[in-house]
Amino acid sequence: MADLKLDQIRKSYGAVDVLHGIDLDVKDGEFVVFVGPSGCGKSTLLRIIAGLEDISGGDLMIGGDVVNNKTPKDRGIAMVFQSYALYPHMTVYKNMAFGLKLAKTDKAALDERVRAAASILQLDKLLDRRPSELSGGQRQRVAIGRAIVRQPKVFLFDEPLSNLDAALRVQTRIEIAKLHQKLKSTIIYVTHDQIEAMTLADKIVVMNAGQVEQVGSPMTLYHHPKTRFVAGFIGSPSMNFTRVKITASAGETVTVAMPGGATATLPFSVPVGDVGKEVELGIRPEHLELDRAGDLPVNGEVEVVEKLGDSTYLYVRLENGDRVTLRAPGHSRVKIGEVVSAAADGGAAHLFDENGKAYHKVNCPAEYSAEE
Ligand SMILES: Nc1ncnc2c1ncn2[C@@H]1O[C@H](COP(=O)(O)OP(=O)(O)OP(=O)(O)O)[C@@H](O)[C@H]1O
Repeated sequence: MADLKLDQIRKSYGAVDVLHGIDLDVKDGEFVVFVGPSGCGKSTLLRIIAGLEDISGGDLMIGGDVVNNKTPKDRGIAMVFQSYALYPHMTVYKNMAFGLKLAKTDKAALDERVRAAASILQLDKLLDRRPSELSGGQRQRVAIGRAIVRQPKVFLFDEPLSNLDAALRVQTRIEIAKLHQKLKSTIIYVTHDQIEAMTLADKIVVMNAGQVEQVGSPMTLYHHPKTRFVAGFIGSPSMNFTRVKITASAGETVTVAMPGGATATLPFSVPVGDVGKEVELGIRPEHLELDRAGDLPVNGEVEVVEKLGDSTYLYVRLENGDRVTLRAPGHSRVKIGEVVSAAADGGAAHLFDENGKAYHKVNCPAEYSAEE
């Protein structure tokens, strides 16, 4: 079994605390992706799991055994780095076989494993080349192949695609997804890329300043962020936020005063004690639709237009100076300087208290929910 359990994992460098007690369960065969802003501790946590960094506190268990003091090679883990870390003077075959040779693996078994991995990764015809004779994507496949031949219990990937150009990223991302389907191995993957996280993960771990902010399926994080931080981090372009004042709470609805003075009644359960408080309202760009009425109307002047082909992003300055992003259809003809109006359903909104914690949305409509 290759399940992992992290129990109150802490890491300090001298007096600097970097990880503040991480709890996490990873099931056998699960694809888990770590995301979070630069410096939040993603790579440190991955390196701790790999055994490349000492643990300052807490326990790390793999397959039920505490492995805190085990060396990297005794943990049954293989790591694939952003930099590939291939030996330049060795052929693809030798690069892939190197770890097995060191482990004194029988020659026939070694050959079989290298050729099987090469076949999975379509490297069969490149086995005699050196890394300098390969493209970036091919080099990354060799790095993955080197991990596969070791038949690890767990694969760790540290931003494996970030050195590739856009087209190769997509192609290699799809290969990694297929690899996971085929090998059914446990994978832990660090990335900055929203699309990689959303498309590859069974479970995303959002980290913030050395702590876990929320763990959930991509759709759960997207539709039901527990905090303002997660709401702002997941989704691209980011969710729009504006400050509103709670003016009334009636069990399953809350009334808020919008920046321009208009009021909106929204399906949230808010404690009566919070009436009078200033809180934050969030709405995703794709939920603001041009030229229609709705619970949450906005009007403003278009400052920037970004045409992506399938959709167009409009960056709009509202009368009160707030800025919102809207997603319009790809064929939209809206121009810079034009005044536009748009609206969203109240059911699409998110509401966060003064500590950034999400209020509970009542009877969340299916189109804004992660329920299948
Ligand atoms: N060897 C070290 N000594 C001191 N501080 C360190 C060391 N390694 C990392 N840190 C600090 O630990 C924090 C977490 O770093 P880490 O590399 O894990 O972040 P990250 O989330 O992977 O960031 P990025 O997305 O930029 O790669 C950072 O503040 C970093 O400066």
